[in-house]
Amino acid sequence: MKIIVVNSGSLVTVDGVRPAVVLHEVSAGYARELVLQRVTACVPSARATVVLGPNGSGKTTLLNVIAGVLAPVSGAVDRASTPAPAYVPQHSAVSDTLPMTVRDAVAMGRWARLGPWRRLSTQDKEIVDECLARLDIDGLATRKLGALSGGQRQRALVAQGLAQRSGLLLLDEPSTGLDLEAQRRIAEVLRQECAAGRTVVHTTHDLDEALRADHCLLLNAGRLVAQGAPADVLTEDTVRAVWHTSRPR
Ligand SMILES: Nc1ncnc2c1ncn2[C@@H]1O[C@H](COP(=O)(O)OP(=O)(O)OP(=O)(O)O)[C@@H](O)[C@H]1O
Repeated sequence: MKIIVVNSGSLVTVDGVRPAVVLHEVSAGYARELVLQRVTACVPSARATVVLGPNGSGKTTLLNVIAGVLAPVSGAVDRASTPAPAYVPQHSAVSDTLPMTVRDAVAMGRWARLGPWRRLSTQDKEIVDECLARLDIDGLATRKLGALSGGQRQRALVAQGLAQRSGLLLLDEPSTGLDLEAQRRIAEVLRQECAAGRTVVHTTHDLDEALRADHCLLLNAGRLVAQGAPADVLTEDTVRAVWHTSRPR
């Protein structure tokens, strides 16, 4: 996907895909560290965008900015008319001492619309059941979240994100640490979300996973190195320049 900048400074895609999110010259970080530096990028609507880069390059920080949980120091984020995003953090970012069951955790995804502690309608409960089944964790529904393995907990968090039915689904390394079947299932679920018209943005360290996305944002040391179709972005030369190693065959 090629990208052009129009006069107003906003971005549009030349193949006609409307952007769901546009970042314009965004700089952002934390108290002691400016991480993202003047990032201008576009997230196409109803497509899967992968955010890639070495450890510490700013992938989670970029997701935080897109999610609206971290305000830029400068620059602008345009989320168009996209409603509140669903944000699935890395499973290691969630306490394993939470006393709730897997079903409760997934049901919390419905609170984004209902407000916390509201009674779930029959339709809400059906959505929760459907999300448990899509991640193949219906058999774990009554287990405590804290008693799950890392991979099982990761699937519960993805199910919670799906339950929000947001038009913008953000996932931080959703496939890291998962077995092959769970990785395949999550990839399929993300494809289904895009087919249903939802925009997906996820981070990864896996080049093969990145190559299956529709659009790629490549970060290095807080700067956007390249964006576009993954096969165009992740060339042998770019991989060597960013990771100082050759692309796996
Ligand atoms: N809450 C925080 N407070 C202060 N600094 C932070 C915080 N979160 C991240 N950082 C710093 O910001 C930089 C970028 O971190 P970030 O988590 O965005 O990178 P990443 O590309 O997602 O890394 P990884 O691949 O290791 O998950 C790092 O130097 C990190 O130490």
